[in-house]
Amino acid sequence: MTIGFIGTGEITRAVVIGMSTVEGEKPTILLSPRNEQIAAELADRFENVEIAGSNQDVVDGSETVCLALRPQDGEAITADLKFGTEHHVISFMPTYSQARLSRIVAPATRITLVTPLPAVAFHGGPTPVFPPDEDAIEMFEPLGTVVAVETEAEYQALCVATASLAGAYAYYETIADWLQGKDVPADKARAFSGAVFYALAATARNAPDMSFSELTHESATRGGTNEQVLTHLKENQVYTEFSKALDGIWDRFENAKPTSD
Ligand SMILES: NC(=O)C1=CN([C@@H]2O[C@H](COP(=O)(O)OP(=O)(O)OC[C@H]3O[C@@H](n4cnc5c(N)ncnc54)[C@H](OP(=O)(O)O)[C@@H]3O)[C@@H](O)[C@H]2O)C=CC1
Ligand SMILES: O=C(O)[C@@H]1CCC=N1
Repeated sequence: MTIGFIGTGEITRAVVIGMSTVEGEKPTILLSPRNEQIAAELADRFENVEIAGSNQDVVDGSETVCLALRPQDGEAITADLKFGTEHHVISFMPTYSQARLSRIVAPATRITLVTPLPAVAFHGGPTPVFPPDEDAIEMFEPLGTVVAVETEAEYQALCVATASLAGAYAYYETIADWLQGKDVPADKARAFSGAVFYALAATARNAPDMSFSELTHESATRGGTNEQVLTHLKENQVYTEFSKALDGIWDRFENAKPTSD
């Protein structure tokens, strides 16, 4: 089977590295020529990866076509391509609902929405998949954990939650920056903030039955320093605002849906 990618950027790089480093047989992968540098790096590194001459060549040479374009570019670029009824289209693009995509990739009707995270490169990414298409599940299962869902609303909610990644890194960057402001060397500040981040993730992973609220409570020693920071952040509406930011992404998905059929 040949899997094609339209848009060879950061997430395609992660998915292709993940797919090309699994045990056993690797899929044949056909990349769109842009981004040139990333496409060349992947084709040089992996025998199963080739670069097509154009986006249409990717479509013509693949049974499964992954759309990995920036949301603002996706519609115009994809609408220029000719798909067939035989194509399985897998979209990584947030805000592209099945209804919106089915207009763009017609006559192709087999459309799967997935949100791979960069950790798929080392087979550690959770990947929401809707609908639970068996081939899509089989493609992403070796790259971490597939979260297959039955409704588009649930998929949309999970996809909205993945808008939190950059903000989470910025939280740890704030810690590293603050440490540097207190004359901790930059490399040590980065390593320490990272170590706190990994330790928290490991603690949560080792206690899957504890809610995040219970973990928060357990970390906030009464009268201690964590309680003071948590109270300050809550009093300043940090978490309320964060939740509102996610509402804003939900609204963006809703507003991108076709208005009439
Ligand atoms: N990054 C992530 O963690 C995740 C991203 N996504 C989604 O996947 C999509 C891609 O994201 P990401 O990889 O981060 O974005 P990037 O900006 O890294 O990649 C987009 C790629 O599309 C290429 N491109 C632009 N115009 C064309 C064209 N006409 N034909 C073919 N390719 C073109 C760009 O090339 P050039 O560089 O030359 O402009 C670029 O390499 C987005 O919709 C994003 O929201 C989904 C899950 C996770
Ligand atoms: O920021 C983005 O657009 C993508 C979607 C999921 C994760 N990153």
